[in-house]
Amino acid sequence: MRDTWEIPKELVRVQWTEAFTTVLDGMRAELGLPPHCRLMPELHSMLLYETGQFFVPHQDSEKDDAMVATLVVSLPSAHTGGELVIEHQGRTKKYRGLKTAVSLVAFYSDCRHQVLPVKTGNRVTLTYNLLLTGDSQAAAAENPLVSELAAGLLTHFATPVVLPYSSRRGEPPTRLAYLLDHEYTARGLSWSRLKGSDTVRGALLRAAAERAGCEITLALAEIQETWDAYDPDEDEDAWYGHHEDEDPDDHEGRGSANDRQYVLQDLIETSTTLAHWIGPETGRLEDISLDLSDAEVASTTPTADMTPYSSEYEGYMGNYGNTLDRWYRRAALVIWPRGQGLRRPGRGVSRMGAG
Ligand SMILES: O=C(O)CCC(=O)C(=O)O
Ligand SMILES: [Fe+2]
Repeated sequence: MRDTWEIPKELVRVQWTEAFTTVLDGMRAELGLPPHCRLMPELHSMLLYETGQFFVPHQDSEKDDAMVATLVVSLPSAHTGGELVIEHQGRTKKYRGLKTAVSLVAFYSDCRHQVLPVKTGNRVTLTYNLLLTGDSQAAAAENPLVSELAAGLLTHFATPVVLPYSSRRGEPPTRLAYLLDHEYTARGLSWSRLKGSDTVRGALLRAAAERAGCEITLALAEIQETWDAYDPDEDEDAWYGHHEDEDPDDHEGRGSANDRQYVLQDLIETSTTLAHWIGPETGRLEDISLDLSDAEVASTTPTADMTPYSSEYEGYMGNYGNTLDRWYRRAALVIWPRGQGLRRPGRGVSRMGAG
């Protein structure tokens, strides 16, 4: 997992100047959090990396309900290597500490990050949990976008669904799940803890749902995408099933696809199931199992641009072509007309889990 020395925080005294408040407010703005919120730093640990030491890729768990981000403060120390590498939505960025000055890096806790092995010298960091305080809903209500969004919701719930391979029109959708961009744990799911761009979008849609006479809640969705795909490293013959012994870990042309780059062609199928939500009646986290149709799902960032938590490639099996299955978990805002209930019998598929 990691190879570092940790100095227990009880033994660490840190005295910041006034400038730290300004820096934190700048970080709040750059992380896309609204102006009337504040980031509160809470010292987590002091780490010393000697030559050769490192921290493998991981996400920081949200130990505190209000924790949204992590702050890494690198103390001045001559060293090479030991870069802090942070991933977000498929992009990575490297940060290097400085020899004679303090440097600060803040990132959302759901971003995977690692520290590469220190090549020479020592690297010393202080890590902080950044807790979010304040309310972001108040400002949204006055935004002119709210009436536009409310009109969009009314149109959505009044427009019959176009059925595939049929000239018949279906009934209008009874719900809308808008997928968010950041990762949330079931525990971290709360209006006051939406992150970055999700904060503003959540606040606007919440105000719009209210205006359109709709209910809205937060949920976690399981998404499976099946792609028509091929492996560019496999030669033509292998596509026809003659590759059994090429890769001992990959017996039947099937296996975890996490580390490999396949070429995606067409999206064959998507299935979206809500697995957890904040119960509209109880206000508490509940397990559910509610399948959504494509017409009931919307997002700004396509799911294919996110990082799947699992994937599996199935090579050519004789009957059908090569497919790549990818599984994702995304948070969603779920909206439905008030009084209509989300699980009316005969409308879409619905199965209740516990609760
Ligand atoms: O030392 C660093 O830069 C990062 C440490 C870290 O990721 C952690 O403590 O979770
Ligand atoms: Fe970390």
